[in-house]
Amino acid sequence: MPVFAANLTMMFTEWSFLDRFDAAAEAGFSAVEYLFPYEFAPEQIEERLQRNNLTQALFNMPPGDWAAGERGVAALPARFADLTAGVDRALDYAEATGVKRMHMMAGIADRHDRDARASYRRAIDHAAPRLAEKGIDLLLEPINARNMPGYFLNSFDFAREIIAEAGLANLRLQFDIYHCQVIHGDVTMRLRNAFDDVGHVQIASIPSRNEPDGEELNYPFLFAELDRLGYAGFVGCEYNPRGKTLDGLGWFEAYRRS
Ligand SMILES: O=C(O)C(=O)[C@H](O)CO
Ligand SMILES: [Mg+2]
Repeated sequence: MPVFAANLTMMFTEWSFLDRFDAAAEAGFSAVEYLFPYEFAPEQIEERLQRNNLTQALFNMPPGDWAAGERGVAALPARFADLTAGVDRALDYAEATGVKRMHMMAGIADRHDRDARASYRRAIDHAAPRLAEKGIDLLLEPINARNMPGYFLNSFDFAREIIAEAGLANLRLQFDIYHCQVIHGDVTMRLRNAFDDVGHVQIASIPSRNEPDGEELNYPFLFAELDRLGYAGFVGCEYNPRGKTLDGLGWFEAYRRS
């Protein structure tokens, strides 16, 4: 049975960010993920994880100026200094939280641009060994163009080519089922074919990106498929609740850890 991680960036927004850890644990989650912890001191995050006996499943490295529209810097040749500083900062939070996988966002760039591809590979070659020293996986996530127009890594095939070319044991695929369905469809077969690369899974309904309990995909089938495949990682609940978070957790009843 999958272990679900509440995404505290999108869920439990009725609470302040730090109080979301308590609310998620109270709701029965044993793990959490979020986009960015950097507004808070590492110790503040660590304290909430420990207080609630939560596992930190994932977070993202610093993405550049998110408010200004930046969505990562790894594929931006002029931003390598920001990339390396971001890796160092993320590792400080990794030490405090015990996270074992981090997502490095690529940025808004043309994936066919040679300089962008070279910059992305340079960023991977810089980040992966530093994370490997701490036993941490470096995750690459394809993101669909509807949600993130112009994003560099916008294909699961492209992401897997990059992972294969790099040949780094801790370079893994962040398999967001929502993005896979929007970009490609054929989710079950893509999950099966990519399974050896998968370092993290995320879920949401398609097309509304709400609770995984309706619309296009049969998530109970996909959760059973993850079990059949022997997936031992986390499933990040990266969805926008339709209403109050707690009112939308009916789907979770069958999977809640007692
Ligand atoms: O957009 C997503 O699906 C993600 O998981 C990124 O980490 C944040 O945009
Ligand atoms: Mg995602």
